[in-house]
Amino acid sequence: MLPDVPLSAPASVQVPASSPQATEAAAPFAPMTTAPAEAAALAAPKPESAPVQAPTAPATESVAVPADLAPAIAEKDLELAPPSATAAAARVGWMDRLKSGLKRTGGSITTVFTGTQIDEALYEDLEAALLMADSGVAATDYLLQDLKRRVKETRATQPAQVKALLQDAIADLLAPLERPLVVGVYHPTVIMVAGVNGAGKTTSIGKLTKHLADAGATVLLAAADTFRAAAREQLAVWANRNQVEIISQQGADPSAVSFDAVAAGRARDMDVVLVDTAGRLPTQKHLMEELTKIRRVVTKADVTAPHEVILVIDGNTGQNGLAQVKAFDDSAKLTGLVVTKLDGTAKGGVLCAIAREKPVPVYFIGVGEQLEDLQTFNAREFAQALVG
Ligand SMILES: Nc1nc2c(ncn2[C@@H]2O[C@H](COP(=O)(O)OP(=O)(O)OP(=O)(O)O)[C@@H](O)[C@H]2O)c(=O)[nH]1
Repeated sequence: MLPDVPLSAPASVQVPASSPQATEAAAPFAPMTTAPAEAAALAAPKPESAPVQAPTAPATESVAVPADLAPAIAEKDLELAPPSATAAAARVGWMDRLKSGLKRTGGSITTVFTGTQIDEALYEDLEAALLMADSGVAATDYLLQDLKRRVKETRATQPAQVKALLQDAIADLLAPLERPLVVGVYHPTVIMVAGVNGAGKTTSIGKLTKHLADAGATVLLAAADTFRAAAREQLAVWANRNQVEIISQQGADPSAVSFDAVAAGRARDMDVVLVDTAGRLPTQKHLMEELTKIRRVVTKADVTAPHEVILVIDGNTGQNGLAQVKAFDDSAKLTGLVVTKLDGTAKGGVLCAIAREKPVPVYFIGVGEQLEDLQTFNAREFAQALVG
């Protein structure tokens, strides 16, 4: 089911995607870095077989650009919404949602610090709580050692102090994962999105498209899930809502659709091409090979692409999420993650496991189905929400 897109969210800045302002804002993108001769050779005309559906909905929708999200997706080239009191308030609201979302994870960790003594029992309880939160053995061991060192160094005497030190330790562990998704260095920036079935790929692409369009970027969507009609329809709805173009062709080879989309994106001077791939399990060898092929064929359409390969993982899958990161990285060389459904999960510790065992940047996290529920990842905020 598609989440509703709020049409009249409190706006610090409201930019209809099709407004002159939006067009101007997209203009200062950096030029493509491909060598001219190569670029000319690769600039394939739009193939007949790739129907590009023009947006049909009236261009009346406008949605607030969360100022805190915009910088992350458009670090230097897009016109950004200025930080405002509204944006700061929205961030506080988001923190509340993240905290309540991670309550089931943090609940057992918080109770570890309700006693009066710092002793071996406290560390044993903490070890159990971290493992229960799906932090995994390696990250749990690391955090316990790091915490003991911090306790010694600060001469902490109260469990409440240890709790604060644990937040510091987790924030430091997660800090390398905190990286923005940069759009605008390549033109178009080609972003492949992959994941297991139902992880939240299409929903996340829809939300991201909205934010990009509102920030002034021109976006072309590629429905590379060519077999499941519902997947294409869902993406088409997002394209319609966001007034962006989509390339979609039933039953076609997913690689061919992706190639067409990148070629069309170049020919039409788009800022971003977002490729939505079909859900697949790491155990489905032929589908994982298909992903490798999509990546390879995208490179044929633009030697510098794909610029981003993002894996969407469902936060509820815990340690299995780590296995997905490893498997998809083997097949498609990941550059970033979106971790969805952190609302109500007891397994939010998996980010610690990822940081320790397979550190891939987390561009966004999702704590719900609404547009504003996709937010940039902040290590300290996450650590605070996790520990409670
Ligand atoms: N609670 C919650 N639900 C979410 C979140 N993100 C996505 N969903 C829901 O998860 C369901 C699956 O999302 P999709 O975007 O269709 O997932 P997908 O990965 O594209 O699915 P396939 O195309 O089948 O592989 C939908 O009902 C979404 O609304 C989130 O952060 N929290």
